[in-house]
Amino acid sequence: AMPPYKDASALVEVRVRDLLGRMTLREKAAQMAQIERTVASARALTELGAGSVLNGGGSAPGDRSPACWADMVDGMQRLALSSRLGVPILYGTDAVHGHNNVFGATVFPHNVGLGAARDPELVRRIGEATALEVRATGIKWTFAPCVAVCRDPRWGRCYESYSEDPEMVRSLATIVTGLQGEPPADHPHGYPFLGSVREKVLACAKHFVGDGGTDRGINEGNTICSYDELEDIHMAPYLDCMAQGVATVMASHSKWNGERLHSCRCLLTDVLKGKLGFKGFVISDWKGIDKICEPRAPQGSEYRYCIAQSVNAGMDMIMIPYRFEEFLEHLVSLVETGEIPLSRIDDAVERILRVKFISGVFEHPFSDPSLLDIIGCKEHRLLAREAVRKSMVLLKNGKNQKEPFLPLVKNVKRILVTGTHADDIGFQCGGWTVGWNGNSGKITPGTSILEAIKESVGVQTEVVYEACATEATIESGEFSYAVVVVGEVPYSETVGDRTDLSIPFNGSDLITRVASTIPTLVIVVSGRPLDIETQVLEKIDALVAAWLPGTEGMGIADCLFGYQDFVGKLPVTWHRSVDQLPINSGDANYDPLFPVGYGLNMFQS
Ligand SMILES: OC[C@@H]1[C@@H](O)[C@H](O)[C@@H](O)c2nc(-c3ccccc3)cn21
Repeated sequence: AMPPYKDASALVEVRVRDLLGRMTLREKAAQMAQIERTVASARALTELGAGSVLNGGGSAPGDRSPACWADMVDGMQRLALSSRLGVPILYGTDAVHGHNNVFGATVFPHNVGLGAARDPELVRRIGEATALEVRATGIKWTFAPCVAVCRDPRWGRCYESYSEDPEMVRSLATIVTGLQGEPPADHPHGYPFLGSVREKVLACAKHFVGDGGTDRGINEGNTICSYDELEDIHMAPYLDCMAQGVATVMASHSKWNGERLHSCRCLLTDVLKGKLGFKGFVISDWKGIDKICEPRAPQGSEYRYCIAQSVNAGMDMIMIPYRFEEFLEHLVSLVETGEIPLSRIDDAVERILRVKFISGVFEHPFSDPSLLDIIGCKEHRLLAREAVRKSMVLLKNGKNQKEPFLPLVKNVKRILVTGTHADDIGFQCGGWTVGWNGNSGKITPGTSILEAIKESVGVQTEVVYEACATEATIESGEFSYAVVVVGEVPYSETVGDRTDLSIPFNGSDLITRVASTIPTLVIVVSGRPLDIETQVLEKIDALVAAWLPGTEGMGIADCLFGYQDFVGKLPVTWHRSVDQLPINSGDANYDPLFPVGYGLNMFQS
């Protein structure tokens, strides 16, 4: 007869119990390992039975095409299914603003822009679309949403946070329902959920906990605050994710009052699993356990100690990602010596198997080719365009109260478009797009801001474009107005940590040169507020924060030319000067350039 764990009609907990009972210690330990795709060999997947595979930031198969991804994942799955007990892998990827690693996928605005849009239903729909594009490549798990509450824009991951306001972040946790599906009303709190196997993916709330609150915004730094502040500001969104049945949680590289989250039993076990009742599994971040021995010993040394500390603290799966066999030997040995109780291993593997069974991966281990052309489809691009439009924040509209500058007049004779970010898809997508840190140029199909402007103005209008307008051009006259598009180059994580938030490439100089002669709209393409000097702000006629809009640049033109009004409001404080940082709504003497919640519509100025 069929063993219960292979019986799709059996209760999940029965299948978990049955399979766990059949596994050797080594097989259990292997399920707790997540390895990188480049080391996912037959030995790792079939002989040793690693539980999970991921692709790191920019790691991708072949030409990054959807079919290439699906073939890769299916190939790994076949290897896993040939293992002794035939336990399929869970493949995970960072689809954090669409299926951003895949060439041709729809790239949605990064989270800070969605925080500006403040539309929970829109974010749920984005989750739905993202889930479909991820499933089309045979992948069933995304390391999203990042529910960080970014309290300091110097942090390189500010753009991955919806807002500095925990209530705003909580309201946008609806993406979990979009990604995983809506759990039934009687769904047990904290228990992982997945709706349709065909169209939904497992989500991962990250990075638990306090990743956005580190001192001076230093990535992987130290969050210094009371337990109550940690709970009220940084932990609150996890309750909303769990109420929606989030299947996994990723631990943060950061520390709380000096204690590393990756080895913090109090927060990972007593709080998350105990007090909050989380029943899915906790995964480490990339080489997250390798840092546990720091600063006493160099990262990556004392691996046995690192494994013992993290697993005993409550880590269920380790994103190793390359030292799999070493990890396996140490973990098995640690249990044999009693340094890690077998009950801890059984708890971890039980959680992992529970998520695998509810994900349907036992019944549907392979990709679904019929979904392939949903990647980058028109409907998803229209959804992304709506999200771009709603994320635009109008910060200045006209030099005096009576004459709004926007909407831009379409049928004018001649306009100037200039700036480093006017015609660069890579720049407008930001980090975590095709490459880990993102790139510049035509990295994937999309519409740049310049292309969107050209498509929106009248046929008679001459659009003059120069990445950096020369004096000759500026003085050549007859421009009805200029659009200057400046901002940040793409970055992710520590690469994006800044103490200087001035506009790169001498953006302020370009703005001043153009605005001294021509009526000027400035668009800032950035993952966070940048310094706008008072004299620059006074010189320009209008200012729009576009954040990191992704591939659908038409959404920006929709607002500029008045097809749709501006609805975006600042999700983060726009500081006057970096000397004020951190500055958050609710602070005493809160005196920003623009406060959280600020945003004009076209009829205001
Ligand atoms: O991609 C997997 C995870 C992702 O989910 C986390 O949010 C993020 O902290 C992260 N950094 C790296 C990573 C960092 C440096 C080099 C290589 C990889 C990998 N990852």
